[in-house]
Amino acid sequence: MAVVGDLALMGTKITTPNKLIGKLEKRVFGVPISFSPKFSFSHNKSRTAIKAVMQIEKIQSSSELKGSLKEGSLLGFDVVSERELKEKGFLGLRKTKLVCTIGPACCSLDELEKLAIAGMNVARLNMCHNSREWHQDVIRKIQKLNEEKGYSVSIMIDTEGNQIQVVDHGSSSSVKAEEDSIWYFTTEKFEGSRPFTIQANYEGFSEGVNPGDEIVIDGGMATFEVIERVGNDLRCKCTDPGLLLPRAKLSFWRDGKLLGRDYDLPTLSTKDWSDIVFGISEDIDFIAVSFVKDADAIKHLKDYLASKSSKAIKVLAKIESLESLHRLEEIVEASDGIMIARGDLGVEIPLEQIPSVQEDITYVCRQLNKPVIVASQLLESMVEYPTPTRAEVADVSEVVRQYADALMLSGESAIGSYGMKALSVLRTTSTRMEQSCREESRQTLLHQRKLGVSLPDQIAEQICNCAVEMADNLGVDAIFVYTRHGKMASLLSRNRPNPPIFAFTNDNSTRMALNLQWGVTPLLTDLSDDMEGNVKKTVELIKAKGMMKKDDAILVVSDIIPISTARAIFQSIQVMTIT
Ligand SMILES: Nc1ncnc2c1ncn2[C@@H]1O[C@H](COP(=O)(O)OP(=O)(O)O)[C@@H](O)[C@H]1O
Ligand SMILES: C=C(OP(=O)(O)O)C(=O)O
Ligand SMILES: [K+]
Ligand SMILES: [Mg+2]
Repeated sequence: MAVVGDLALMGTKITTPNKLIGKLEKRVFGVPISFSPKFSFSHNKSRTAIKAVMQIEKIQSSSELKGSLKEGSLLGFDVVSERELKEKGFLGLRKTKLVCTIGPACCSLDELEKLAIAGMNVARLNMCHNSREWHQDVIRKIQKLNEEKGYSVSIMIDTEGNQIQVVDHGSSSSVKAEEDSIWYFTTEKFEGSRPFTIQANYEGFSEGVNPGDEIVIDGGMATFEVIERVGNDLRCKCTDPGLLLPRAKLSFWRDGKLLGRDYDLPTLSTKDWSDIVFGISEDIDFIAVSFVKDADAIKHLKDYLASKSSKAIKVLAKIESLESLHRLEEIVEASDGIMIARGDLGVEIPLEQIPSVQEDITYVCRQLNKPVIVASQLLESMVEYPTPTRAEVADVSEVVRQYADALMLSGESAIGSYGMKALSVLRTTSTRMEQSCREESRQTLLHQRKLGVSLPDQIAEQICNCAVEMADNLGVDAIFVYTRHGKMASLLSRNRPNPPIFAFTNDNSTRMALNLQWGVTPLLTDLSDDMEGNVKKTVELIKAKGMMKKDDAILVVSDIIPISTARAIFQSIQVMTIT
């Protein structure tokens, strides 16, 4: 092992909170802001091109994977990443992470294992559906697979939240509303179904709604015009016929604009809190909070988690309302990550605004260094059909081109007949788009929109920016980072480097959180204060497993704070070639 370049910085932490708030104002609906490029990134194309030769997709059976389990665990690799690395080499590792919603179609141990093998990084449990026992059973099955078979699938619960919707009568059938038919929207409780009657779940649903206003179902499935108010109820005429599904969402419009009404419902309901307590006791990794309005609920939940759980459970804010878009930066700042929940977002903003809003949210997340998941209807047609539409593949490709951290399946995996196929479409589509982004050096475009130094810890940010510039210019095979809390790994990921990032950590919750981070392969390992020792040990292990060969180059970034030397922080970049 020879050190060919060494840049070390030793010193105390400098904190200059150069906040983005304000600078980013108006990103969502307003004027585009242009930024001067701070760094010019180029990279050794010929080298990457040779290594990026497309590999044929092949999923290993679980019995084939089992063989590598024991060796892999020595190095902290999960079985899927290890196999992918052995087969495809460093550049062949997929960067975009995959989230699958678990439902009745994929909840057996066998089906969950198949999803894990096929690349599921995070399993999402939507607490809107099914029983506590069902969720517990799924969580335990995933944990069993992780522990006994060497997978590394993180678990996310997604809260039900408070929203105005049609009461679910338990029947899965939908009702058709015909043009000009007259309907009652009521909160009166009744069993089963009543003709031309829609039961809303919240008493105050009609407050402030006037005759002439419009009620839009599920973002456009059907539309009604309010004719008159009868007590709390609304008598309406169907102006745009369509389907009323169980639990359909209601939104209210006046003169073509959403009626912003403060229902005074808390972001986290009593049921949500009880689901959160359940999640903590089941050792889950992420909580996705539905219908976030501002940063307060996120801060409150994070404080609560800090007091109740020794583990760092990550809190993701779901952006799915107009209100959350208006307070985007404060929500992104307060949370550990974002889900762009396009399903409900499409109920609140015109559909044609979703693509640009998605791009803007992704951009803000990258600036503030928070992972972002793009969710809903990525491959919706695959709930029913075994192939995606061309438009869906184009949508998925665009998300990957925007460098989102993760893609999510909802109904496709939860209830669809082709969940495995849908996951495979996400995998192959993202791998292909990642390759062409590398070939086009698209990260340079990202850097043209860069704000420069912006995060509170400037040393860490600068080290990681420079490290990625070096890694790309030199065409190194991998970036190694040694990190306790994952911060350095995320700052490297933020720069979307060509080589994969191997994040060595001794903290299992850091490992599970990094499963959501673009381009990061987290590895659980012992870390000592002796950085040289850590590097040497991990490189030797990877070499011994035949994953690295002579002349391979790695770039090593570390920010280990030696416990013995009180407060000094040692942060460095080293480049090594394997001899
Ligand atoms: N745990 C579950 N149990 C039963 N059905 C589920 C579960 N999770 C999801 N589903 C089904 O999959 C569909 C898509 O999931 P998702 O998008 O998460 O929910 P929603 O449609 O409520 O927004 C749901 O409408 C529901 O029919
Ligand atoms: C992901 C979403 O949330 P849920 O499926 O919980 O409605 C969404 O609305 O897109
Ligand atoms: K939900
Ligand atoms: Mg939603």
